[in-house]
Amino acid sequence: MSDSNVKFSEAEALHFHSRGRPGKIEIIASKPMATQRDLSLAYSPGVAVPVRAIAEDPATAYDYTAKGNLVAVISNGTAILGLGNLGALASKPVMEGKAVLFKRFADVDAIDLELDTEDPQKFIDAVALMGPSFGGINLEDIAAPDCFVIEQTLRERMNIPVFHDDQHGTAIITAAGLINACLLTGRELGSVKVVVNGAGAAAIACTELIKAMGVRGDNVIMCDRSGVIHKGRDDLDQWKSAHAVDTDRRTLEDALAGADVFLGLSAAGALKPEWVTHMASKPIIFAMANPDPEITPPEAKAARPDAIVATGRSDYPNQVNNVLGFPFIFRGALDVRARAINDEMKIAAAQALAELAREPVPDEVSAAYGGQSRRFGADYIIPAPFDPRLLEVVPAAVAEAAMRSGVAQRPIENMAAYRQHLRARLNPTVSVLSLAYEAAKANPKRVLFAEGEEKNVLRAAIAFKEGGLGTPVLVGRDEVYDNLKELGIDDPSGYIVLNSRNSPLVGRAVDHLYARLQRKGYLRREIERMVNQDRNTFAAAMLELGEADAMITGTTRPFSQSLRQVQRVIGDDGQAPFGISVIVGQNQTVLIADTAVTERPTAEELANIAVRTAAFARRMGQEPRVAFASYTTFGNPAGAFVGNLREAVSLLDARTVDFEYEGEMSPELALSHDMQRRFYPFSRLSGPANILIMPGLQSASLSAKLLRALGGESVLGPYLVGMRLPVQIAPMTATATDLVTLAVLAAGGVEGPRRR
Ligand SMILES: NC(=O)C1=CN([C@@H]2O[C@H](COP(=O)(O)OP(=O)(O)OC[C@H]3O[C@@H](n4cnc5c(N)ncnc54)[C@H](OP(=O)(O)O)[C@@H]3O)[C@@H](O)[C@H]2O)C=CC1
Ligand SMILES: CC(=O)C(=O)O
Ligand SMILES: [Mg+2]
Repeated sequence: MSDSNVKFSEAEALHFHSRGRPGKIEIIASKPMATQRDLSLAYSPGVAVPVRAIAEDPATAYDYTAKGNLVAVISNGTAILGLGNLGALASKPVMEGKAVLFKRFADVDAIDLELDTEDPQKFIDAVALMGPSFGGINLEDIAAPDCFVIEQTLRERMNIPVFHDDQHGTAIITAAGLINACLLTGRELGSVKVVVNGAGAAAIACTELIKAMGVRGDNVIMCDRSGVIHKGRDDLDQWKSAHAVDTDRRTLEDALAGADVFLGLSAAGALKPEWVTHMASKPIIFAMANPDPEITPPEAKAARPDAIVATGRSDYPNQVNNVLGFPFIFRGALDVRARAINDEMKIAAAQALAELAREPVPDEVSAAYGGQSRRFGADYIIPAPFDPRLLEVVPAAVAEAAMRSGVAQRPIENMAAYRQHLRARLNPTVSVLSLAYEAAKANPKRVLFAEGEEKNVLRAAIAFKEGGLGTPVLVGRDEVYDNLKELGIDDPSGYIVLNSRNSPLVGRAVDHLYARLQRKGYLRREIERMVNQDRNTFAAAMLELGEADAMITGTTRPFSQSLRQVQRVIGDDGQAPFGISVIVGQNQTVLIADTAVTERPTAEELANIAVRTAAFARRMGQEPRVAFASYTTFGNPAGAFVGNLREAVSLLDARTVDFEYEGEMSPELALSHDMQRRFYPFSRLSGPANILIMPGLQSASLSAKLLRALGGESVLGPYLVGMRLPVQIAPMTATATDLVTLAVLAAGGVEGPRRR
């Protein structure tokens, strides 16, 4: 699909959007809806009470409804990315995408609305009438010049923030990038010569913001499809003519001679490499058209190795894209109930972003994005969207600016507490998983997919390879190639396939395994048969022989069978292996163990599982709080069979470990710190437990499987801990996405993601 470092086929992009529930968003209830009483409260008659309260005092809508955290992403599809006017319906994938980015990066609930009109007045009326529903309006992909009229009128008519993302979001990020690129090349904003290509929503707003920040008007040449916008043109509307200059240059090529900066907000391929050669030394080239930039970074660098190059895409260095802005800007604006997003807030956001890029990058982000290049410099002028610090830094700067400039209706009294609240807002597990993916890309490994013929496994292997996460090594017969073709891979020879029928490695595998098992009751011919016929044995032997760095299996046979087969070849790390399931909730993550291996663990085993699960939690960015879970709580009801759990707690007492643990207790108590304080003030947990050590495999596995069946992909794992080499055994129900995650985690180390 592109020449960048992230490749995918069109079929994969369609499959991504169509699989499971079509599209990218769903709505979930934030209150229980289980009983008659819940219904009475949520709907008639209970709902009448907040209705009356809001009618009396409209401000209480923020207390009794979702308004305060709800943003509408609204488009008419007249300028979808750089693809042009493709209509309202076609813009829906982008708008859904923006909605999920709001949620993912800043926990803002967002809903997409596509309005089927090119009449600005109808658009304005429709949006204005929807004001009561939302805490803010994010306008998106509406072409100039209508977008200017639409936004301006709506800002005047509505009492909530109205923000045209393509204008101001883009301008904020561009300004941040430009500040830093100038700093790196020793330029002053007051003297840089800028060429802006494009004269639409994004280009006009970027130009206005950089002029407001000190770039001189006569140093900016703007171009549209007809070339340079100069004072002699008579085809200009009021927005373009505001930026017309007195010049005899007529084409983009002329305009670029001697220019310091190129800002591209136009269309794919609009900048020819040969024109870049005439720019000033160390030119700054922001080619921001999406999805394909005006010039690709390799082309720009080939023409000008001294250039600082940025694009709107996530798969090249320096992503100058409004995704760095809108989620965090709205977060700050909503949190102070700002009436508007004004210039002070925009400039504060730009400066916060620019400053953040100049700060040392935390180790885990740096490692995840490939180490050294994540230091302020030509390939890192702007933070990356997955940087977890953005959610603290940008909303705080925006909220403070809103308060300073008098638009905050609910000022924040304790800024330190607000920052803390922002830090906790995103589930750290989700960030760590994202970081684990980035770490895999930075240090790609070879991962054996033992069940190479399976379509699901192949989908995962394709995504793993094409996503730049590593090299899949597929174990299977020749039909693997046919299946790859069926899944849209035109040239399957790019995939490594190991077939135990004809692989030259079989002999070494047999020798190795025979040496290991000959005194454990195995004859050589049995070993030969196992290596030839059992994919797990063959794959594990390949892992053992160093043909790959990690291995994934599990989708074609029960977990215990796969485990036995793999364990026979590679063995454990000296302690009993066990499984951890990760339950990823909206605001918390809970680990459950042992969900995979030991049916009736002894007290000693339970204590060891607790210690190793706590270490795993730390790697996922969680400070461990372990509860030994039971249907009894601190001996009540008496006489129940909970001896092992209680003894495990005593064993940990004797070992002086460095994490909190308590038990035995029921799961609802373990997960509620309030209940712990109220009923069991002696409990040693300082918050809700995030690790539940279950009394046995039955309860552990049942809980995880039940949650998975009810909650879908929000249950990850079980991750296998304690094998001597990195092997992960997926549940038979694993989706391709689950398998990719397991492969990423297996490649990251035996026990999952490491925070470096
Ligand atoms: N990286 C980012 O964060 C963002 C990037 N963008 C990108 O910016 C571009 C414009 O978006 P937007 O402003 O919303 O759209 P608009 O439709 O409002 O504006 C498009 C502008 O691009 C101009 N243009 C198109 N093709 C060329 C060309 N070959 N040479 C010169 N100018 C050209 C048009 O010229 P004319 O006026 O003559 O028709 C018009 O002025 C898109 O590619 C979009 O993806 C937008 C927002 C954010
Ligand atoms: C990123 C974006 O909003 C655009 O390209 O339109
Ligand atoms: Mg856009």
